[in-house]
Amino acid sequence: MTTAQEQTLGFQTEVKQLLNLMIHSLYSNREIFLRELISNGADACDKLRYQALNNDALYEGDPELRVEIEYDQDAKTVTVRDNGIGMSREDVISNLGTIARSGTAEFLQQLSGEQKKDARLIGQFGVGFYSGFMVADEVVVRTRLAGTEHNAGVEWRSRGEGEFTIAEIERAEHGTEIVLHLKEDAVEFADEHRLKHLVRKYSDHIEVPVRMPTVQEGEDETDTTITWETVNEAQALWTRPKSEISDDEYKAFYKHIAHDFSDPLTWSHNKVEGKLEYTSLLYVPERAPFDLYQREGARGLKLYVQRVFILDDAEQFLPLYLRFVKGVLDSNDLSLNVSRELLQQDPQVEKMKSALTKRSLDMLGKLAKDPEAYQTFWNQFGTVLKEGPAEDHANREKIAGLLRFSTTHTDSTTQDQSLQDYIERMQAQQQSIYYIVADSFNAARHSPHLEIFRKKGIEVLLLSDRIDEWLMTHLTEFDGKSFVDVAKGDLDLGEIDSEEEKKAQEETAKAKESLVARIREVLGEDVQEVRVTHRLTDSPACVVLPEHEMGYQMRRLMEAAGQPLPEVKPILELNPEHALVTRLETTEGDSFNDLARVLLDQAIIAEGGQLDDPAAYIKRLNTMLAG
Ligand SMILES: Nc1ncnc2c1ncn2[C@@H]1O[C@H](COP(=O)(O)OP(=O)(O)OP(=O)(O)O)[C@@H](O)[C@H]1O
Repeated sequence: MTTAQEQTLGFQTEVKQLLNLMIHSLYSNREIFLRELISNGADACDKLRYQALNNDALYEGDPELRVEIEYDQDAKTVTVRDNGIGMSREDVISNLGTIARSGTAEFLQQLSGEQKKDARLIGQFGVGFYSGFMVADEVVVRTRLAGTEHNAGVEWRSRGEGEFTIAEIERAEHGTEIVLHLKEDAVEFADEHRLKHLVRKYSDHIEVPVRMPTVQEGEDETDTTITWETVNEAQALWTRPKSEISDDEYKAFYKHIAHDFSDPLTWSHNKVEGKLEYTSLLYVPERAPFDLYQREGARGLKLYVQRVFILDDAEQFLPLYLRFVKGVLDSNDLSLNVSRELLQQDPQVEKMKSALTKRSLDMLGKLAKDPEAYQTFWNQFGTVLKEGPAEDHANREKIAGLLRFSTTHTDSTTQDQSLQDYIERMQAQQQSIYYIVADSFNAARHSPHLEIFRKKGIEVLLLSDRIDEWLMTHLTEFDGKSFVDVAKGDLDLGEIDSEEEKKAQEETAKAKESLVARIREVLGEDVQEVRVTHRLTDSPACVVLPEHEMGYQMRRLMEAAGQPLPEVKPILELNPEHALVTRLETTEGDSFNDLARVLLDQAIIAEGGQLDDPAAYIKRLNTMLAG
């Protein structure tokens, strides 16, 4: 029914792009439209139940929440209906015409041809409702917000081609009805067996009953009775005993709550009794959402109190560094009137948070026993977990055990070595865990600082993620071993160096005293100190920072973020065995000056640093090459 109030509006650009992708790319997956529409209907029922806690009238005398599915082979339609919360005109326009997640447009634009065909990538947008257009060439939505007048109904229609019309209608029932006018090649869905099969496949675990009608013919044709049969199991999955839930059910439930098209990597289902009583079902996704690093990206658990849905994305129950964990928390201790604001003040919440944090870390610990699955997790979420030691001191050691690194043992960019692995390979006299931080994997791997370590066969962690230096400032120890940055401070290999080696080093240092003093004079204010070192075997020189100084990587990050920092002068260390250093000893005047400066500049470049005056460096180098 249309009225004078009918209005035609355009979809937001993102919606157009997404519709286009879905219709053309997700063809083989298109049966999931039913799952998505049932999922939305069930969510709408959950929302009504919550609001009706304080206002029974919202049920409008129909408190039996449900989703209904009907089909009509002649009209080629499938209808999904719920008696949930419904939508106002404004809700319809914003929910069924836009996608609110920020960054969506940019993300969609960046997708490559192959990625565009990947249902799992596209699925992360909560494309839910729009998936109807995979099977329908016209979708009609009729809805009314529970508790409003009958004339506050809204009809939304679209052919999925850039615009939709919206009109006011009379609607006696609250809730939402979605009619899909099937495409010619999708009429197969207007079929009882097909629909029932799909409901059981995808929506068994949803607490709200999903019903379908059975029509019984009476004596004459007009005398038919309709009985409604509940097709799904209709019991909230997490309330059932673990032993009775199959992996497929856990996976299907994950897709419902996480709006994800991929299976989860792992899950943990627990019922806790005692002082606190709650059930949690936590999942680790297989793939990171595109907005994992955006502040406003969705995170948190779906919160229920005594099986009543309270809110989505309750972020109070897990720390930020576990923001990739999805799931459900059903508490018996919180009040049904709890709100986001009240959660922040409730002391019970803090206790649950700490318990759920442990559970999540244990779940990851278990996952780590399957190295391949854990690698998938690490590649997606490792850099998020690296925020852990700074955020959660109490669990630092546990988190550290879950970290994975590139190291000189494998020399591979794949971060797959644990600290435990490292410790098992440590040399007999080795006391510390050595690491280097650089801007890129190659800069770390080829750093001159590693030369002595490679020579002596001592393993070094190769760190090059942006967060790594920040991580290492919060990670001082693991399993009683301290962490040592090989590019900072005086290199002391402790007991690994023999007495003779130490003596020889001291003697060399003495022998080079005058050379060191000459260089120091030439370089002046540009360095903090000059000294000979035994950490180099191939390179002539390297720069190091004082032990407690902020590292180069963090400096560059902070400077890029516009944070002014006091200048720090490097310490120049020379390899006394190197031919260029030996040559310095017999060089005078300008040549000495040039060579000393070139060595300093090269050391800075090898560190990934920027030269203050690169042209001067090149000029000097060319003079030397020409000479
Ligand atoms: N049957 C329904 N009843 C009431 N509201 C609905 C219904 N279907 C959709 N909506 C509203 O439209 C919004 C958009 O739905 P859509 O399926 O596109 O995404 P979504 O399922 O909400 O995704 P996400 O859950 O990731 O936010 C929903 O969040 C909800 O507010």
